[in-house]
Amino acid sequence: MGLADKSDKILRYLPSPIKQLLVLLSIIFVIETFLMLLLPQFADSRSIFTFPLLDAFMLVLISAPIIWWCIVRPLRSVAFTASLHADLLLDHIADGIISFDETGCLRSLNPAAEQLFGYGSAEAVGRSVSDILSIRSGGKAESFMASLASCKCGCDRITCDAEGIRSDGGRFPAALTLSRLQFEGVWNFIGIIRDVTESREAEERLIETNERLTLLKRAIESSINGIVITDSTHPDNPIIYVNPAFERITGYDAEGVIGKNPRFLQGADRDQSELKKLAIAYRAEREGCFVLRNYRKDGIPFWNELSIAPVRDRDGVVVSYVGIMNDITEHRRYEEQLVYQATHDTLTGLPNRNLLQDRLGQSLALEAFRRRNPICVMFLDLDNFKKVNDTLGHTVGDMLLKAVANRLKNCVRGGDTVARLGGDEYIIVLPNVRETHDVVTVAKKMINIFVAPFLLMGNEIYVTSSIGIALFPNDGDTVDALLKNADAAMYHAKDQGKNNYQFYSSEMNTRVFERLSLETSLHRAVKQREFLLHYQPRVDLRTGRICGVEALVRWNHPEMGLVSPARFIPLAEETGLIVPMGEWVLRTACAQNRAWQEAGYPPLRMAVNLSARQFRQENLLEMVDEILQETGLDPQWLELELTESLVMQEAEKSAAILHELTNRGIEVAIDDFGTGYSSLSYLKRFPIANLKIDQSFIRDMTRDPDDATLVRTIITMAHGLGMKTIAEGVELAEQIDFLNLHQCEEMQGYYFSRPVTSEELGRFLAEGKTLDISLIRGDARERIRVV
Ligand SMILES: Nc1nc2c(ncn2[C@@H]2O[C@H](COP(=O)(O)O[C@H]3[C@@H](O)[C@H](n4cnc5c(=O)[nH]c(N)nc54)O[C@@H]3COP(=O)(O)O)[C@@H](O)[C@H]2O)c(=O)[nH]1
Repeated sequence: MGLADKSDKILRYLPSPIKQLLVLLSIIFVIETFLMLLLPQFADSRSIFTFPLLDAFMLVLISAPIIWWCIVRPLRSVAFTASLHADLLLDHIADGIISFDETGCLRSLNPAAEQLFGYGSAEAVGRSVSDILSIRSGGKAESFMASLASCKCGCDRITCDAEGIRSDGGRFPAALTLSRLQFEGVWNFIGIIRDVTESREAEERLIETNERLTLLKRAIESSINGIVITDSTHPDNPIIYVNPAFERITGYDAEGVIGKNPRFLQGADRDQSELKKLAIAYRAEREGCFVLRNYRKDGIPFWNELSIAPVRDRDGVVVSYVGIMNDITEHRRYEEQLVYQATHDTLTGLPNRNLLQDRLGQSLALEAFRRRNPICVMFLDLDNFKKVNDTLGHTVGDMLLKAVANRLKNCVRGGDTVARLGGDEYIIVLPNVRETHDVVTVAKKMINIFVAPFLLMGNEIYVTSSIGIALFPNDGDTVDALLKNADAAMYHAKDQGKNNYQFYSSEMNTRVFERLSLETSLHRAVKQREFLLHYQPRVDLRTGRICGVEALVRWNHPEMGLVSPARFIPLAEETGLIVPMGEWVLRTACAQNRAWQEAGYPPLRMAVNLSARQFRQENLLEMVDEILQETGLDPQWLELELTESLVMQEAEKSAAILHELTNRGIEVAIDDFGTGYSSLSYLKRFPIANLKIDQSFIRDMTRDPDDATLVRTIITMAHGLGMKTIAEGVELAEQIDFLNLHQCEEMQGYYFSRPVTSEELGRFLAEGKTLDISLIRGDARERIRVV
């Protein structure tokens, strides 16, 4: 390295005022030396400077303070002031400023840069600029020095995204402006760094907000709810936005509705209570939800569940309203349907028990407690409806119930209620009754609507009804009490022979109570086997000999004594107790028959009644088989009696069961023939051995030509179908004559014997008790001819 180079290097590191002074003094020294060497030649005199170099040096030394004071200092002061300003600028500038050389070695940092990077100047100077900055290009960090290289070969200033690295390792986004300048032959760089964390965040927030807005817009546009926004700063609150769902729900295009007040959706239908509520909420600048009747563009009404919410500006002033619409027409329809179904009988469309209780409760509250007006509750039950159902099937049964409902509706007034409780039970509520006489008029009308037959599916059906009447306040002051007492009165009407009406009286409840206690006792009776069997002989009219017996159950009640089956069989049937009871009857009857046979009496056929529930029980055949096996009775000595209504119901199924029974050798008889509904075509197909002619025809056949014709016809028809006939309830000799004349095969009745105990019947058999037919034939035949 040469001397020049060395001094150049030294100079480079000297402070600039000293550098300036030294440069100045060097110039003066050179000029003085030169003048001292030239001066003697011009003045032609010996130079007073014997040692020009030393003198020059001395002069420089002497003049140095003067030069310092007079030239450098003022100059320096000017430079200092400029530098001070520059320093102040650097110190107070908010952006960080750094300088570094081309090797990337940091030379200086202003206070803002110190703060940004967390380094003091002393700490940072000498470090590599890469320690505090990295340049980002295309979102990726790049080597700082590589970027610098591109800056060096490119323009003098570049601006780029950078990442600041703090002394604690934390990083921050920065905007970097790099300027290069050559200083004393060396490239130097000045970097201005701005922490853009906040602006970057704001930018991100803005992006996010925009994205969110786009999302919200998309959500609003794809919402299935109609959305409508109005401008409430405008006096008429016009629509400023509607979404596509609004267009779909209302049928109006957005362009057509913008600028209009949403009230056009109401059409002329302005008298809605919810609209008033909406207006109140709007005036009070409150949120609210309302269900409005609105109209589509095509005029079709729809239920609009509208929620409105005011939107306020920063000052709290309502500037718009957002309305969210939901077309709940379907929902409402479904709801109404549900309510209808919960309050109406599906078959007849009449109010059901729920609605009846509600209406009656309201009538009691309004009419009765306010004005003490009487209220009439009628309990109407069809007589023998079960027979229609059993014989003609449920379809006809249902049609009958509907037809009855229509006739009942037609004979009451607007404010009255006709309800169906279920089955064949109807309730009629007359809330405005002035006199009992009015009730009688209505009750008679109700009875009379059954006079004309019901024509259903080609059938002419005659039914009657029994009506029980309870009046508020005398017969009860609650819904339950009135219904209960009307029910009791209806049972009384049934007891009175049906097809009539009865007013409630307190004794009726005693009967209802009796029925309830009978039911309780019956449960006990089944458990404790309080039953016994009586047997009524059946006589062969051709021989007069006992050819069979009918087992008839009796209830030996501990307090009431023998209870008639007519009282408890229907109850047992209703409660299902008939099943265990019937099984006991069958087992006991078969065992008894077998016992008589074993006792050596001539074999008899044992007839046992089967009720509907027993006949329909799943395991009927298994039960019969088991009993026959258990008792050892040959099936040919068992006859099962079924009513015609019972077998006609579900005829195909009945036929299958009947065939199963007859295949086993068991005989089947139709009991009470003539009282139910029989289809002759079925009768022909059923394997029926015997027809038991109902005692009501037998009773009057010798007096009433119609009954006589009927009995004759039944016998002829039965014979035509290959069946035998058995006359029930024969009490008179003339009846036997008639039966004999028409070749009825068997008779059963008090004329020969009442139902008797097993012991007594055993005695009959032992004695060989017979009907003396020879005695009654002659004269009676003549009398019968008259009939
Ligand atoms: N499912 C079952 N039903 C049964 C059973 N035992 C009886 N019953 C049914 O109860 C009804 C009433 O029976 P009951 O009071 O025993 O009456 C029977 C006879 O006593 C009566 N009868 C017989 N002869 C005469 C007569 O000359 N006059 C007259 N007034 N009554 C008479 O008739 C009844 C027999 O009827 P039926 O069975 O139709 O032949 C009755 O419906 C019984 O069927 C049982 O165990 N299970």
